[in-house]
Amino acid sequence: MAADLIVATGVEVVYGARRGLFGDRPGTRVLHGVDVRVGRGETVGIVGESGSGKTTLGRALIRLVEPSAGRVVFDGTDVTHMGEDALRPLRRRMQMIFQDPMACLNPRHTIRRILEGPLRLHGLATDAISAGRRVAAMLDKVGLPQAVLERHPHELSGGQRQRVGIARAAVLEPDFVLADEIVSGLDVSTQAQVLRLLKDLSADMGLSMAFISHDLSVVRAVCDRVYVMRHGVIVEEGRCEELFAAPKAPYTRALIDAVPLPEIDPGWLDRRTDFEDAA
Ligand SMILES: Nc1ncnc2c1ncn2[C@@H]1O[C@H](COP(=O)(O)OP(=O)(O)OP(=O)(O)O)[C@@H](O)[C@H]1O
Repeated sequence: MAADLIVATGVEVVYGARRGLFGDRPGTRVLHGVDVRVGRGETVGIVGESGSGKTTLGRALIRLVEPSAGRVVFDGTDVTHMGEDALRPLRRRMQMIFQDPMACLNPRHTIRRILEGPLRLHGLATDAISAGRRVAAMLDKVGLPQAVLERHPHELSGGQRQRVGIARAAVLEPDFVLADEIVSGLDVSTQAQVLRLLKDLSADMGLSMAFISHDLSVVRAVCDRVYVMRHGVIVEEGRCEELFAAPKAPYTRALIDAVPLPEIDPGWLDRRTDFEDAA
């Protein structure tokens, strides 16, 4: 069994290219030959300024975007140009948590339907009783009371909604989760609680994750390894503690220097959650 769950090599993504009767439109290349790997059980961070291509890269890793060049291999299978039908059996195994849960949780559905629906769709539960049992266990894991099952997304707080987003991904028992700016809309203590939950859950389930964030303190708190992106290329890659202690690329140095030092200390998450527990 290969050590890495995802191996992406030389990935390029072009938006807006079109073949036309009167000539081809070349489109805009936003990733320029990117190499990324995600080990089993590993959490990698993807950081960089706005527009550097973080979301595009994350989406290419789970084939929501098709690369125009390069290769993406998921658990030994080349998925680079797979069609939707061929990808379907792999979809359950690659989940995504979004920045704004309100935008992806159907406002007309109860939390029960939001969580049980995908289980039935992917064949993990064949009847209401087994779906209900799995969902109830997952709610406990993400620290939500069973009473939220009958509520709608707008009746929950931002932190609770993000827990539902995490539960919806985790209940499918994926191998890989793409978390794209998932705490940027939350206040700092709720951020810490959600990150702590995600960290515990990924350790518990042996999840591999790619964690996209513009916030270095958040990345340092949850990631094993980091990729630093700029203008569609990786400018630096390294283990979290090494990269933050001794960045090699001037751009990484500038990113780190732009954040107040105490904020990027690795104990940030523990201090924040201790604070929350005491409150
Ligand atoms: N669907 C699309 N069609 C055309 N261009 C796009 C599309 N999605 C993103 N882009 C462009 O691709 C570039 C990279 O965008 P991307 O969202 O991947 O960057 P990012 O680092 O995640 O940015 P942010 O932190 O602001 O979300 C940007 O210039 C963006 O405008």
